[in-house]
Amino acid sequence: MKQTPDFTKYDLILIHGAADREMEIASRDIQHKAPSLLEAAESGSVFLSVCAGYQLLGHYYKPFDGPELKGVGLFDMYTEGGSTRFMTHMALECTFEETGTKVLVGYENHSGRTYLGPKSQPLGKVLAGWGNNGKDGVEGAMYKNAFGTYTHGPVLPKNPWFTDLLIQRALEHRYGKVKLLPLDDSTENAAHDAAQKLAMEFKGTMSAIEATPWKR
Ligand SMILES: NC(=O)CC[C@H](N)C(=O)O
Repeated sequence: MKQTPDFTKYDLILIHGAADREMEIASRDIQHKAPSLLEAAESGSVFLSVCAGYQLLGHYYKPFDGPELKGVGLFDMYTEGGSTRFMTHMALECTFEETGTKVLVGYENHSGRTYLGPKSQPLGKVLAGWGNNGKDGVEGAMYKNAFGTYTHGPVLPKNPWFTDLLIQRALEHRYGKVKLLPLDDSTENAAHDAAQKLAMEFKGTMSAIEATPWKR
């Protein structure tokens, strides 16, 4: 707490999700880490931030009925909690130079509605699910090699193409251009395809339950 490593020395930084109570503590602590996190993002370190971690990399997260929690401002975006939770299987269409157009799958579970500003690009286009806010048809955010997303469920093993992209970019951050040798991804790809099928089956029948009330 109240300390920071030098994040520019890291090639791959993972920031996970959490409930609002933990986010309040993390929001205070992350202010000490913000300058180094911003420097690392500028230098091309790879970030994967999921759900609460994604929200805290924006300008702020305001829980439904709760106080505004300051973020890092790495992504040009803000998040405001709604009275319902978005919980469903999700599929996105993403395009990267290295991979071409691919489908990212996962499970979303959030009450926050995220709105991107002009300096953030979305991670993908929603094929099924709610995405950033249930309205604008996009999901996640990107800035340089920093990625934010609501897809947990879990995002890395179910999307081997995306995991490889993060590993490749992290290695390139340290060593320059690299090419990964192919591994047998058949089990992971079967999990991916099963998740994509579920997302498509749930499309249009998504449920949103009530948000948990704010309490300290
Ligand atoms: N699963 C999460 O990390 C979600 C937490 C988040 N604050 C929300 O929108 O509900």
